[in-house]
Amino acid sequence: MSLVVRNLSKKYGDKTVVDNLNFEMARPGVFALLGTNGAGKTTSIRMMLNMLSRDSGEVLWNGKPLDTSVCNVGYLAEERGLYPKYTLMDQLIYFAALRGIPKAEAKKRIRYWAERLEVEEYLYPDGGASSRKEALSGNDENKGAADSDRKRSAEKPESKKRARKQAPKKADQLSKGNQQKIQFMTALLPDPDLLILDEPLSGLDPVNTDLFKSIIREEIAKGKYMIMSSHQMATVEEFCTDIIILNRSKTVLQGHLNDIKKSYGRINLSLKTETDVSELIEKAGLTLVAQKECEYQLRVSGEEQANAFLKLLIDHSVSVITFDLREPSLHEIFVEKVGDAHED
Ligand SMILES: Nc1ncnc2c1ncn2[C@@H]1O[C@H](COP(=O)(O)OP(=O)(O)OP(=O)(O)O)[C@@H](O)[C@H]1O
Repeated sequence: MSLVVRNLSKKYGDKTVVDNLNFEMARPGVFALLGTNGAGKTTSIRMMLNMLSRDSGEVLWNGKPLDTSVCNVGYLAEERGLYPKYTLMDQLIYFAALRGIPKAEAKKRIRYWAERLEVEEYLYPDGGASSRKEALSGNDENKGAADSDRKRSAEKPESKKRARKQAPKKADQLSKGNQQKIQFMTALLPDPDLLILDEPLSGLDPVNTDLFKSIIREEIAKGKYMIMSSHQMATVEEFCTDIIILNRSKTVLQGHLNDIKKSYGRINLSLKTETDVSELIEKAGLTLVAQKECEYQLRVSGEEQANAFLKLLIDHSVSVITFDLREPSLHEIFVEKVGDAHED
């Protein structure tokens, strides 16, 4: 499988909001679509999915124009897209039907993802007894699952059982984070080959962030193609292999993240010492980026300068606790590339 995005452009009036976007995914993994606020990420994604008209360009999935009614694509939009007044279960079944998933199969998948995303209490206010009966009735294999479900339910503390009975069932009764989970479910339900995640972790608490990350890791392990747009550089760095950075509609950096990092070299030095070494840092001509007591973040020109500095520290009998030389982080690369540009 492969994804090709070629010459994608969009204008609103006189303003170009996406200027000739080009990238390719020739193998599974995570491609990061990054950029400043208003750079054109969401517009690009929506054009790729034909949710928005293009002024020019094409998007090919396996050599053919990407058609979401034929290709198996999952999309987690940045904005909330649930209908506030309908029950969550009805919406999930509806979204699944739009992707051609029959109701019985949809119910099984919903049950799986509800447990995985820990939102059962919102989808099964009665504890899920009726739905489980429907989804698991019939064969012996499922009887085992039903038995273990019953056992799990019996093991749940009373407080949790009570909470389930009072739980809301419509989107507008859910917190933002839980709505995000339901929307993630709609993206995952079709078991997509291509998964597009626009700010997947925004608004999630640390526990749910880890939950989402573990699911993203599982989807990567299954060999999915994934496009992730996010402002959380550390998270992107955990998952992505290739990146593109947009600024004011234009591509300012593109390539394999490891190659990009290598091209910068190991220029960041984290140093922790027992005593103040400010004078030695000055003597060695290093750039002090930040300091907290005897912990220093330094910028060096390369390994040669770092080694000379280490020798200087040793010659002055400085007790070194940490001396860590590394390539710049994605965050630093991003900031360097786009500076402090802001949306017009
Ligand atoms: N319907 C519209 N009419 C006019 N301009 C629009 C419209 N939709 C988006 N824009 C403009 O297009 C530009 C790109 O918006 P887009 O939402 O794609 O940015 P983004 O990179 O996703 O930003 P963010 O990181 O803040 O979500 C912005 O300047 C925005 O104001």
